[in-house]
Amino acid sequence: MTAPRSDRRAVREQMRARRSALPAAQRLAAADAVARHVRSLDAVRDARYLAGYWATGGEVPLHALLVPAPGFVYCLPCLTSGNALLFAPWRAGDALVQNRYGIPEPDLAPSSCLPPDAMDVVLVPLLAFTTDGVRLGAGGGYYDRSFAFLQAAQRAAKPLLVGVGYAFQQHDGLQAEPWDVGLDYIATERALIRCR
Ligand SMILES: Nc1nc2c(c(=O)[nH]1)N(C=O)[C@@H](CNc1ccc(C(=O)N[C@@H](CCC(=O)O)C(=O)O)cc1)CN2
Ligand SMILES: Nc1ncnc2c1ncn2[C@@H]1O[C@H](COP(=O)(O)OP(=O)(O)OP(=O)(O)O)[C@@H](O)[C@H]1O
Repeated sequence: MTAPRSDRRAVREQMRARRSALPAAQRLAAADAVARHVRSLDAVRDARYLAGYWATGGEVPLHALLVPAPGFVYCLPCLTSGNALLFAPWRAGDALVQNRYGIPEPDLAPSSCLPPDAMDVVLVPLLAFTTDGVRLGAGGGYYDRSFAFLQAAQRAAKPLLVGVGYAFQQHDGLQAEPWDVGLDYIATERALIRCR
């Protein structure tokens, strides 16, 4: 069964509401489990640059990945004028500014940020997913635009895209749009799912 396109909006709203309503204890437990799953990936053990996100609106927090100090450079997404993403190295205590959605991002000039293809692993926030790697995001198309180069016939060797969310965000009816960039893995509090 496939959901019509108009359902994307309804699914976003429903998932947003459900995620915001989660008790803090459940979010923190999910954060620990997700960190364990993410750390178990060889690509994460070998990563030099790993992109996360600043969790908002009930997203799975990623702080547990930073303690103890990881072997990779942790980066956060920054919106560009072209509606794509650059990635800025960030450590606890570094300055942040709010982007147009009120999400904190590092206070760095674009010239100090790294392009998407410099990342080895990207932890991708999502609102809904299918186990074969279709992702419904916040609706701006930022991740799809930034990682469109992975759509080429011969998929680039990196970065590895790992969607992060709660198990309840699985929505099997989700239909891939032509521009959707597929996820390699999905980490939830319950499982590490290999998508392909
Ligand atoms: N923590 C976090 N950081 C992130 C993302 C994310 O999903 N989570 N992004 C992932 O791309 C990018 C920001 N993209 C965003 C895109 C849209 C909206 C948003 O709230 N849009 C509309 C509602 C859209 C709709 O429902 O149709 C709004 O302004 O209300 C927020 C962030 C980069 N940083
Ligand atoms: N590679 C691309 N080039 C140009 N426009 C794109 C590209 N990818 C996506 N878009 C545009 O972005 C819009 C939003 O796409 P979509 O609904 O899939 O966002 P999303 O993946 O949920 O959002 P986000 O990545 O911000 O979380 C679409 O209308 C689409 O036209």
